[in-house]
Amino acid sequence: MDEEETPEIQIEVKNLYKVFGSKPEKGVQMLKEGKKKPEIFEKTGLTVGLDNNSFEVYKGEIFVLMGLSGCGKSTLLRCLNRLIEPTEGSIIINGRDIVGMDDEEMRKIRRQQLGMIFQNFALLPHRTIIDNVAFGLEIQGIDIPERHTKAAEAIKLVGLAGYEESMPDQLSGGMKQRVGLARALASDADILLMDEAFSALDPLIRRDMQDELIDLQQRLSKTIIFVTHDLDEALKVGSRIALMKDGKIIQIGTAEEILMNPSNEYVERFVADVDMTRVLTAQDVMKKADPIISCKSGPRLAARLMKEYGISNLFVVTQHRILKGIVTIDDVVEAVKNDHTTLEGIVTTDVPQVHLTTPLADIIPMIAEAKLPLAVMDDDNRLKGIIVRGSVLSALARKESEPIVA
Ligand SMILES: Nc1ncnc2c1ncn2[C@@H]1O[C@H](COP(=O)(O)OP(=O)(O)OP(=O)(O)O)[C@@H](O)[C@H]1O
Repeated sequence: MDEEETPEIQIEVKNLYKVFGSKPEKGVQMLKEGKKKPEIFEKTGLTVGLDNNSFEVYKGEIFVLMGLSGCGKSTLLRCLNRLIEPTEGSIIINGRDIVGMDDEEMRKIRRQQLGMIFQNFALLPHRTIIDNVAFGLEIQGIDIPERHTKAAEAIKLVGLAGYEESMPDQLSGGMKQRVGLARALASDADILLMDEAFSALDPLIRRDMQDELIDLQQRLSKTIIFVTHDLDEALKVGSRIALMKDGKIIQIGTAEEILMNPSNEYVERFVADVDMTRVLTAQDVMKKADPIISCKSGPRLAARLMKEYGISNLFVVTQHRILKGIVTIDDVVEAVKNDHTTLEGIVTTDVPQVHLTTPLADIIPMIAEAKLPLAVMDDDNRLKGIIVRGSVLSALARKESEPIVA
């Protein structure tokens, strides 16, 4: 796999608590003493919203908060822009703790850094689309020409060019949600908070919007915190997913990490019905292509490597790991017998290939038919790993796949 870059932290949440009701500090105290949400409610009438959560959100990722109804997703999201006041803890955004900031300063941060997109669109019914999109900019005191230019750009980005002068009630649900998205994009905020933003949409439109969001995020590099109770949606859009229960994040990881290594039985049950073949990709199931051989080497070295490693096929590459093809043991033995000095003439170039991101669902039929291992390629056509039948089976058995260092 490529070298991991250290991600830049955009939001850091430390020991965040939220308890609803009067004298909430009492609830926090009880949580610290190890009492649980139902017991605290029973004894005090206080409702635990968030129970000691600490996590980081990286710049440019889609960080999903997921869990069943009432687990605290919306509370956590709303604490991030202090639409809900945390009871205790800190929330550091772009290096500054927003807990304790005065109202004036907080409003400024909300306007400039935090865009919010709601499920119910929250559009102003008597304003045109462009004025809806420009609304946040208007509040910031930006003049009409500039805000209309920015709003028109955002409208174009979400695919609604031509609808600038329409009214909200002339638009379908999916289009309204695009307006909500455009509004958040127009504000230049580098963080978008999305609360069940697609949950009210028809399934097909919802899928389109998910694709659009992933695409926009890749183009604009916004940091997005996305709340959903839908596991498929979380797995699809999330760079990382935080799974919550009773006000607490119980696991954070990529879709693959959560599916392959659920941290406890609750997570395991939560993800039990997921179709792994749609989530795992070639890079999750491949193994290191080792050994490989340079196209400049001869059949004797090939024969020795194949014997040493007990393999009957060997991948042949250039010095930059560009795939040339594969040689089989029979051809190599024949070439040695005939005193050939190069592999020329015995390299089979017709090797089945997949990309690092090819889903397992597409790989399984290929592996069933293929006589040779599959070559896993990156964008530059370099060999990154290989897939044999066994690696697919062990991944599906949810065993840890081998570490990959191609
Ligand atoms: N204003 C409030 N007053 C009292 N309790 C609240 C308030 N808001 C939320 N809660 C409680 O906090 C807990 C977390 O609620 P929250 O709305 O954050 O959950 P959620 O995971 O977003 O659920 P849903 O998907 O149903 O919106 C729940 O027990 C809820 O009843």
